[in-house]
Parts: sequence; C-alpha cells; structure tokens
Amino acid sequence: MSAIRIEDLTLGYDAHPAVHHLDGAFERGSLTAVMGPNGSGKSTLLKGMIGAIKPLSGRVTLDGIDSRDIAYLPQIAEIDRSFPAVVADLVALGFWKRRGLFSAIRGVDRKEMEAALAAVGLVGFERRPIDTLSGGQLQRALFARVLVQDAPVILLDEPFAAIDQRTVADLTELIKHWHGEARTVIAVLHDAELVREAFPRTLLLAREAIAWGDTEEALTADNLRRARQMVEAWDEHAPWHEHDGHGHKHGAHQ
Ligand SMILES: Nc1ncnc2c1ncn2[C@@H]1O[C@H](COP(=O)(O)OP(=O)(O)OP(=O)(O)O)[C@@H](O)[C@H]1O
Repeated sequence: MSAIRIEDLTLGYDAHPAVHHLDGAFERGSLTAVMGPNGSGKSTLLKGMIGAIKPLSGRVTLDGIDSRDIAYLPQIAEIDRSFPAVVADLVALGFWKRRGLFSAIRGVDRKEMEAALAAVGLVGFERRPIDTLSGGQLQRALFARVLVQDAPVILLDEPFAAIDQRTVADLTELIKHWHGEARTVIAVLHDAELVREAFPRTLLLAREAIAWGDTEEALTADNLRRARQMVEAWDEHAPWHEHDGHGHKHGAHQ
C-alpha cells in the first residue's frame, strides 16, 4: 500500500520544468533515498510532495494521510538562523505541527522534549541560542523537531550536507529507527555508499526518473552516469511544452 503516489508529475518554476513526468509511489513504511546530480529536481520534488509548489501537470496523492502527517526537514541553508530562538523553541515547533498552535502553547511536554534532545545527543542544549550551534548540532536539533512531530511520513532534504561523520552516523541510526517503526522516510542524499548501506529503496532523479526501485538495481554506475549526462544535457532555459517533449537540447541523448 502506498503512502504517496506520484502520477505524471511535472513541477517547475515559471513554466520551466524541474521535475518531469514522474510516475511512481512511495510505499508505506519504505525507506527511500532520492539521489541525483545538482539541479536534478530533488528538492523540488520534496516541495511538491508537501504541497509547497503546485504541479504544472499531473498530481501527488497522499494515500490515507493528511498533509499534517508529513514532517518536512528543509535544507539547512533555508533555515533562518538569525531568528532569535533557542533550541527548545526550534524543537517545540514539532509539537505545534503535530497538535496545532493552541494546544502547543498550553505547554510543551517537557519529558518528550528531553527525550528527543537525548535521542539526538543534545542533552542540556535547551537554552542554547540556535545561532551558536555548529552545523551538526543544528541538524541534530532539527531531527529532534522531527522526532516530536511524530509523523508517519518524514521527508528530509539533504540532512547530511556539510555534516561531520559522527553526526551522520548518529542521525542515520535515527532514520533506521524510524524505518523500524514503519514510518515512511524519504531523504535526499548524495553519498552513494551510505545509501547502499542504509537505504533499501532509491529514486535516482535527473528531472525524469532514471531509476526507481531497490537500491542495488537503481544505483548502478551506469545509471549514475546516465543521470549526470541527462542533467548536463538539459537546456535550462527551454520552456515547457506539453507536446514537444522534454526540454532537452537536440541530440542530448546518447
Ligand atoms: N525557486 C526557484 N525558482 C526558479 N527555479 C528554481 C527554483 N528552485 C529551483 N529551481 C530550479 O529547478 C531546478 C531543480 O532544482 P532543485 O533545487 O530541485 O534541484 P536539486 O536536485 O535539489 O539540486 P541540489 O542537489 O543542487 O540541491 C534547477 O534548475 C533550479 O535552478
């Protein structure tokens, strides 16, 4: 049974497609890595799945879940760190997303907050201003926020970009734990070795799907090369037309 179904999905900006005619499904309880070169549409796909951008064509269907049931971790670069907040405020946003504003301001469950901070290795960090955290610590705090949100579907956009190995290892364990709890987890990643080790499913994207299936079969050297060629060949400025195909430069396919 699927959690999220994607049908003939084209997403883009000002009619320039970034994800093109994608078809497939994320099964309930599956753990999927979204891989692909820079600019291949990975972040755009995640934003399409949370409804932050509307399809140019096709659709995203949430099967038996509400958009509130999706925890979404944006790229760290999109987090406004200058906002005057401490770690506890950041994590408490997860409660707000889960329960709605009014119940959350009646009081954050201290025990749950402490458990979440312990799970990500940030005991004692509650009162730390977020602009004093290292990149790894900030990512840990964001994972704590996802933890308290307690969502059945979790989308992570490059959670390991510019993060130290220790943090990557710890947070990978947390992802495996979520998988063990039968949550549906989808993470944009760049490290093929890590994906082979920890992610059973892979969607390899180059604006179109190059492969979507078991990691072993999807993440071959040949497919990775094809993905690279495909993105390099894409004409950034070609407008999207329903009928004349894929916006590639002529002769781009080899
Ligand atoms: N807000 C935006 N406005 C216009 N174009 C955008 C916007 N966001 C992304 N794009 C374009 O859409 C395409 C896909 O971008 P996207 O960020 O989804 O790729 P990505 O695979 O996540 O890349 P990366 O690995 O570099 O993060 C790129 O050509 C990008 O320039």
